Amino acid sequence: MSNTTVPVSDSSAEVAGAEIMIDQVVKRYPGQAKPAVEGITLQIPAGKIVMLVGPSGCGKTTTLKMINRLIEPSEGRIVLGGEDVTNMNGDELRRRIGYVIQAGGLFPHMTVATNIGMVPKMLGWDKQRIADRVDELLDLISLDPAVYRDRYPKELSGGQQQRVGVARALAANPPVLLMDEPFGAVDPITRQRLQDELIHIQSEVKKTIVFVTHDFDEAVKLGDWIVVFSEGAEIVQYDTPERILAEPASEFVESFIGSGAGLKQLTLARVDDVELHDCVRARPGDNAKDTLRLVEEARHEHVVVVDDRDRPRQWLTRRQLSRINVIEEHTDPKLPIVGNRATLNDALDTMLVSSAGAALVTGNRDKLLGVIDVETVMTAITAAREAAANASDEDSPIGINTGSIATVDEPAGQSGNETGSAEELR
Ligand SMILES: Nc1ncnc2c1ncn2[C@@H]1O[C@H](COP(=O)(O)OP(=O)(O)OP(=O)(O)O)[C@@H](O)[C@H]1O
Repeated sequence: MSNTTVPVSDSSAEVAGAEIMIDQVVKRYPGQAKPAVEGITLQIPAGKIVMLVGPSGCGKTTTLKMINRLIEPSEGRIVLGGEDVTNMNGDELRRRIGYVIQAGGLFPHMTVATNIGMVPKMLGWDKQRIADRVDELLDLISLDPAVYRDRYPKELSGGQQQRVGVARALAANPPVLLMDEPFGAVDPITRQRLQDELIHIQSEVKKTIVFVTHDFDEAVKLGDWIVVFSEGAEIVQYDTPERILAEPASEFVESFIGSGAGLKQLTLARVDDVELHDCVRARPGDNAKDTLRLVEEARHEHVVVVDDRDRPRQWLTRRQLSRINVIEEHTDPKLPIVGNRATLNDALDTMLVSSAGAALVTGNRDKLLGVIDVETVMTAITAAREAAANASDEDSPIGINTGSIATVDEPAGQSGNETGSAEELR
């Protein structure tokens, strides 16, 4: 089903994203010799995540903030879901566009519930509807409403504050979410978790998300599309992560990707995307010799010991099994486990640390799903690279530098920008 056909009924039915068109937009700051954004036409497809990356000062934040008019464009139009919002009242516009900044930007003197419910309150929702929406969103971001709704931001971890920031931006169900380096202030592990959660949330809400980051790996992991900017918001490449990695448009993009493009491919695929190996399972209390026979019959090397809720507890080799009579009740704290939503990169990390060359994969409620090994990961990279090379250009959104005087109809080359449209770059 296309994102634009999701029905809008009540607060719980998420509105799918709306297309954003940044149409021939220029930004000149007073007293600056050159425009910060020299002239850009950028189509952000509905329901997709578009990442803006580029060196410091290239105009990412300026471009982002012109969408919700926290910064007024000097020239050009912003069109949201087909509606020209360039001259609309800015406050009203911003109630239609969720905005997430570093550390969540929460109001410290307000509870989590009040923070999340702020825009709905401004929109005149009644108390019960706001309370229901707050709980629904806390559920969505995996924070127990009963525990967290009455807390103050200082009583939350950095990662939790950031998640509440996302919930607040989603509160009034806006079609568009703007995210300005939202995960810049948290440690790498929390960051990875927040990224995974955003992917999960987006799979449910399907908003149009524009996301500014310094981190190319983050762009590859989260983006449906990536815009690589150079100074003055010049679009150097606007393409899928797969294609940017497989075919960087210039040396500038290559330098931005950094080393290890092959490894970065691993952040594109998730454990969910590959076929897992089956495994032999046993329970504490099972006879070790019988279990060993099952392992041998299956021609496996290991057995996974699971608890009564199917959560992995031990991973025993044939040799370990042969030395015991009964499988004990014990949890190995060092089990290499990855969730099914983890990227292949995360899976590989787990395998390498464990030196097992494989990892156990768990799904909902930590239930064991199967085993992933290094070979599976390598096959997936090769397949991803081939798919990227063969991908069609048909659905590419528009991304050109229009210059301050050029029009959209003009070929990008005439605006003096040699690396204008996504089409031209291929
Ligand atoms: N309020 C302002 N007044 C004058 N110049 C500004 C203003 N805000 C930004 N600039 C300039 O505009 C250019 C683009 O800034 P912008 O913040 O959009 O870049 P950025 O790519 O988001 O940078 P960073 O990655 O460092 O956050 C920079 O040269 C910056 O110095």
